[in-house]
Amino acid sequence: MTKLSVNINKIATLRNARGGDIPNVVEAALNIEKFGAEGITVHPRPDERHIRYSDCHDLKPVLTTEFNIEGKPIQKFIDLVLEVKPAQVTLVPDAEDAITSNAGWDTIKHREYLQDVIAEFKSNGVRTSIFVDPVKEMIEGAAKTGTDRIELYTESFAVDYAEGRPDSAKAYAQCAQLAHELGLGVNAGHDLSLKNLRYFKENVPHLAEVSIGHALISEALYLGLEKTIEHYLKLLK
Ligand SMILES: CC(=O)[C@@H](O)[C@H](O)COP(=O)(O)O
Ligand SMILES: NCC(=O)COP(=O)(O)O
Repeated sequence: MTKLSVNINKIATLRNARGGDIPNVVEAALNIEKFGAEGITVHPRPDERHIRYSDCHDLKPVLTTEFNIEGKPIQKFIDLVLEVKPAQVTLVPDAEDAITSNAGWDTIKHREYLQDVIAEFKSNGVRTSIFVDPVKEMIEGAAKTGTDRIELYTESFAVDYAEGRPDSAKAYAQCAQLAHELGLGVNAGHDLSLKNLRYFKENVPHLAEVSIGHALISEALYLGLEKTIEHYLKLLK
């Protein structure tokens, strides 16, 4: 079964817009869990444009589903994850000024660096996942880092699907199968939506978890958060 982890970055974007605490990020996360989500994902970026480091400390003690913290493993981020100890950390190679995540790790070039960081998280009981493009050599490189899982970076699938070219899902399916054979768990995320998720789920095997935020929160503006999450859960069954 593929778990739905809702990324609540954009709840924090709205909260920060007025400098206050509405919508409250913790309240939103607890409602999202009540509506059936099987995880909460946050991505505290170095500039804290949306999720703040303090949000991670506030969320951890009250969440009852899996907490996944995503980010580039700069020292401040590593320290945060070791303090909070979420169920999972997802390492993303983002530039500090990136408008959003826009690439997976070069797991060959950065193997030793990733090995060290992953070993530190695993020795502290945090499951690790690394953000990768659907390229077989990167999957093979990921297996050599010691990571528990990979997260397939799905933006290129989402773009292709929207342009009537769903065939790019084949590369994801091949990479998911290879990862599974190499003993890696398979997560996926970025730009997944109600429009493209069914096709992705039906054509890509071994999906343990999808993390979805931007589209889900946007769709909830029209459908409501509970109904939107209900739709996603049905697509993943
Ligand atoms: C790694 C990933 O795909 C998500 O964390 C995505 O980057 C969301 O980040 P933003 O909400 O800042 O766009
Ligand atoms: N890891 C992907 C994620 O958490 C959410 O990405 P998006 O749905 O906001 O593009």
